[in-house]
Amino acid sequence: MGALSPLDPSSFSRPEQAIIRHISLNLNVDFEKHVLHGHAKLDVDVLEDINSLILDASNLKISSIEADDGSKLQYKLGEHIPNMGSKLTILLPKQHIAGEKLKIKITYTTDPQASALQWLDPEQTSGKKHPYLFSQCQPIHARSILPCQDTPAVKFTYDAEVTAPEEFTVLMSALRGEARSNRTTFRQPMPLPSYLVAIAVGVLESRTLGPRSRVWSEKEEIERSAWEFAETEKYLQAAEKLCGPYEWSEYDLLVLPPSFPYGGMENPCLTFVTPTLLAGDRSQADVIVHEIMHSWTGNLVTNRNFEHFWLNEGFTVFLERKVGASLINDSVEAKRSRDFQSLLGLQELSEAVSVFGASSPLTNLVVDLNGIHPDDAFSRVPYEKGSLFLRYLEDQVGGPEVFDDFLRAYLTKFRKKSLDTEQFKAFLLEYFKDNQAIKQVDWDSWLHKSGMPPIIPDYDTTMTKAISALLVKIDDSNASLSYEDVANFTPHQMIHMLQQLIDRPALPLERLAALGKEYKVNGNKNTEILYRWLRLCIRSRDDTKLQDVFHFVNSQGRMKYVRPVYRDLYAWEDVRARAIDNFLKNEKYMMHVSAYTLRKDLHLDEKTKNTE
Ligand SMILES: CC/C=C\C/C=C\C[C@@H](O)/C=C/C=C/C=C\[C@@H](O)CCCC(=O)O
Ligand SMILES: [Zn+2]
Repeated sequence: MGALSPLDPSSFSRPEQAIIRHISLNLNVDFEKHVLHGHAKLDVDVLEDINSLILDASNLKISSIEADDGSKLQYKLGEHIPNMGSKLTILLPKQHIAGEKLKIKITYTTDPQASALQWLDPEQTSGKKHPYLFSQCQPIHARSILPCQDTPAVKFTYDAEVTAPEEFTVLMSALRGEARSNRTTFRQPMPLPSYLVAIAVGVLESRTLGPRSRVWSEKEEIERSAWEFAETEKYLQAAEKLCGPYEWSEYDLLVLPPSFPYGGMENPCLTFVTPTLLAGDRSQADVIVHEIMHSWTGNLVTNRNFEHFWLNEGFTVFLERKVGASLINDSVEAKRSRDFQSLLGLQELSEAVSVFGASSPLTNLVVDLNGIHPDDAFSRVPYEKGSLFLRYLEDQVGGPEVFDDFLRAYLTKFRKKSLDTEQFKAFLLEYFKDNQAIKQVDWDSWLHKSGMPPIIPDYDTTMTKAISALLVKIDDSNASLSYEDVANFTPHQMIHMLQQLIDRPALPLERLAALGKEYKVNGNKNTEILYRWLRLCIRSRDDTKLQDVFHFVNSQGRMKYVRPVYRDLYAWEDVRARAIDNFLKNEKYMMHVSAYTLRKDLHLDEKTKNTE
């Protein structure tokens, strides 16, 4: 398949030879053909003497490649490796030496099946009248919408000019310039990795949330969205208090149609979120805080490749919980709440480890992605094991008073850069060189051993005590359940309780029905609660709830919910065939990454396609 980058097992490009510094995009959005068509002009710094420039591309139809003077350049597009794309080698007419600058213009069209793009028919939108387009480039799908060095080791600035039919709004992960008739311009003056290039095109409305924020959505969701995310500026200010100034100027939110596969995606200047966050109680604000924290960890300081994904996600979860706690005035309550969220995370980590198996190398903090697509390695492990490791380090060196300063020093040192775990370790050891406790850290176990972390912090369990007591009551078949039992629970305590039940032996059907009714979880509007309730129903083999289960997986595409539900259905032999059938019928409405991962969860191969 041609040599891969020595810096990144998921890229063909060779940024150590020549590196992209800026990209100018000029694209037309064609809703008829489901393609983007136009050109990308690349500004490249030559770092070593080269005769060719190697890029990543996936199913791009290239019509021409030109040098700065307009002369045509020869190129070779390697064979298409499924899920990896092709190596694009641009042959330079003469040798270019280190220090030179190159300008290259590539004219191309994307494939209608581009893995980064989802083209929605009007019926898949809330308004039902207009089509919609959105992208998801993380981890390595940017190559399906632009030829680039598709590795987070490379950061570039970009500008764009996008044309789309007149009634549509075009948004990108950048500062929006003028929008005149059918043409919108953008500029992103901060360097970012390719996986943070993003585009969305739909008939949208917006509401102001704060001095630097707006929320965008279709008109059907706009009022609910404006209410749900009204506290965005408060979160931004709390984040800045911990991490320093927000450097991306604007922080907007875009509420996508239900098929968006993630809770949120930290596209700079414009976080993409799932509409499942619209719980009507602001209880999923932690997702917004999480995405805001990526403005520092992930977007400003970036993992060098996805083997070090924990540097993005572990740090972000760690900061999310610190900032979440800082929003609580009472310091004792704040600590309790932070530890409670961490305990919830520990449950999720434990489930992720058991899905892969405790000896799976994919449960290591640092993974080996040679021959493995990052989408196949994705789980809660880098999020929760990573955050837990940082919490352990924080406790070890003397607590937040000491560690918060380290965090700011780390963000300053690696600002606008990409790094790997060894660089993080070296920086931390140098920073704490006079701190004896740091010498006790068993780096090898934390970073390179599989399974649960070697040490679990001594979390405050005050907020879980009531839950543990309630679980004893639920187990006692003589005790009757009533809403009083949970009336004082926060949504997160409810979630924690349901998650504990998922991890225990299935409830008898009668007990399950009483719990669903009395605790008002059956049909709950909060998807975090509903998701766990439906899993409990599957665990108890309650076939009267199957219609609700299928409705849930068909009405939204957040993989955090859909994948475990399908895995549970697969494990229920009597409904396995029905689950597969339901998936095949709905696959065409899913984004590439959802269909790709669900096929694996359901043990389907490419041949099993619904041809209806
Ligand atoms: C060790 C893992 C190695 C590689 C994984 C790298 C990328 C994984 C890829 O599948 C992309 C992930 C994108 C995630 C975007 C947002 C998430 O943080 C959302 C979390 C889940 C949710 O809340 O719905
Ligand atoms: Zn994240």
